[in-house]
Amino acid sequence: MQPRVGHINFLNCQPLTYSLLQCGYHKGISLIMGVPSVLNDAMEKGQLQVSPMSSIAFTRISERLLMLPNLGIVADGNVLSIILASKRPIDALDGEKILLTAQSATSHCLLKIILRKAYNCTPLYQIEQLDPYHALVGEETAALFIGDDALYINHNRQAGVYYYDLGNEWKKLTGMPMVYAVWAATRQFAAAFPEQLQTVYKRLRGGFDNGNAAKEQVVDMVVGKKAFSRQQLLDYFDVITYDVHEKQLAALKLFYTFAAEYGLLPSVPIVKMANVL
Ligand SMILES: C=C(OC1C=C(C(=O)O)C=C[C@H]1O)C(=O)O
Repeated sequence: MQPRVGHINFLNCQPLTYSLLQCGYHKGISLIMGVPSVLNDAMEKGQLQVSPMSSIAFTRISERLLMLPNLGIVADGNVLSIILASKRPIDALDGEKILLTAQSATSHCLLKIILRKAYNCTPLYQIEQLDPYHALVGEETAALFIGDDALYINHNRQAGVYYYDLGNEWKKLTGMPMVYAVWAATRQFAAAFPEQLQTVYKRLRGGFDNGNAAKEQVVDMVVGKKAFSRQQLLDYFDVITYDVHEKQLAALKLFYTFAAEYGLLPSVPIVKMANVL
């Protein structure tokens, strides 16, 4: 049996995509590509054995999961691809309608925390499939984008629109990096196939390291196919990191604590790590 392993089909995972698709790191793995919310759902339904998950989505079924050590989607300050575009300044959003991209989970929660804690705003939220090429055309006051769509919006700004990078907002609020996604394995899979889990982990961790050591080739894979210049892509791959050590775990715990405080999750989960190192 080949384990079913989720993979985020955004540029934020391109160093791993490069290793999986061009360097043979996918061997023995059945790859399932998707946007974060789809992979979160697939994990919840037990359709995948290992997958990246929105860090907030991990908590919803954490009793069925193990977190993989030293693996996450992290940025310390500006992340460039979690962007609130708004017709009004961020401190004037109380009671206003904000659209949230249906691709996400973590950023929804992050935005709610930032608006309440830093700006004392409680808007009305609505989850939707958003089109980055036609942002803010409706009656909404603001819209939240993630991933490649957010990166596009960030690099193609419209006059009269305010843009806020939630990584920067989180850093201003807490002084911490932000862990947007983590990798999880089901406890069932880890118990039944510990060696396979170890192999998958080595491919994922090694895949990121291999991609990070070959950034020019990683960029070559996408330049001309996506609406970003070579330099924009190189800059982005410097901003997103994949290491999760003590500091990032403390930042994650703080995020969970704030989320619990605002009723966005029932309580701060006890995170159990997989034994794969
Ligand atoms: C930095 C990002 O990190 C992510 C944001 C996620 C979320 O908001 O749920 C989930 C996975 C990552 O894709 C991004 O998508 O831009």
